Amino acid sequence: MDNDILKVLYSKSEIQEACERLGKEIKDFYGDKVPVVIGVLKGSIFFMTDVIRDADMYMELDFMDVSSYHGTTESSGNVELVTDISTDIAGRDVLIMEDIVDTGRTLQFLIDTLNDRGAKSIKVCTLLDKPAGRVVEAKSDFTGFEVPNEFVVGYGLDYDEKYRNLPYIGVLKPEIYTNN
Ligand SMILES: O=P(O)(O)OC[C@H]1O[C@H](OP(=O)(O)OP(=O)(O)O)[C@H](O)[C@@H]1O
Ligand code: HPA
Ligand SMILES: [Mg+2]
Repeated sequence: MDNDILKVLYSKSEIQEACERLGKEIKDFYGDKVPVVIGVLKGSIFFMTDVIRDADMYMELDFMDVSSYHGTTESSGNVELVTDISTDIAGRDVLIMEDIVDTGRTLQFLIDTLNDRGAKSIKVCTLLDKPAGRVVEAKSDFTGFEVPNEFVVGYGLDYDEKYRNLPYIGVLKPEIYTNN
């Protein structure tokens, strides 16, 4: 897999440092509250589990699988809800855990959906924020890194479902996706 990577943006240890910082920020923010932490599948799997282990506080966990890239490097523009959470979030503080905010469409869909269900508050924690990719307004409350406008993979992020298990985040060589 390493051969397919043009450059490494964030190493395993830089990511771990960011996760520790975010875990502490989240604990300081919520205090004695017990939020429902929602991991957005599949990209946020590693990030979510690493951050919450550094947040020494009570929380409940749930997962929502949404999808819009369908194996490509471009958003289809249509966010599909594949698997829903089972928690009733009416009146609850909700924390969304994302791997990346790019066009902002996924986040907009999630926030609209959770607001409609009566969440008391909704905050967002993302490992990566790509402001240059924005098509709709979206903002993160707890952010790991701001990334340049390139397609990145690793640590949960995929191209065509692969590279999620890379331990670092890198930019994929363009020939990998232009040849497909
Ligand atoms: O801001 P956006 O342009 O909406 O992009 C961000 C979303 O896109 C990716 O999900 P994807 O649809 O690829 O599903 P996956 O997490 O299963 O890879 C990523 O994991 C985010 O959830
Ligand atoms: O840069 C990206 N890489 C992988 N998945 C993504 N989903 C939105 N942007 C990206
Ligand atoms: Mg994806």
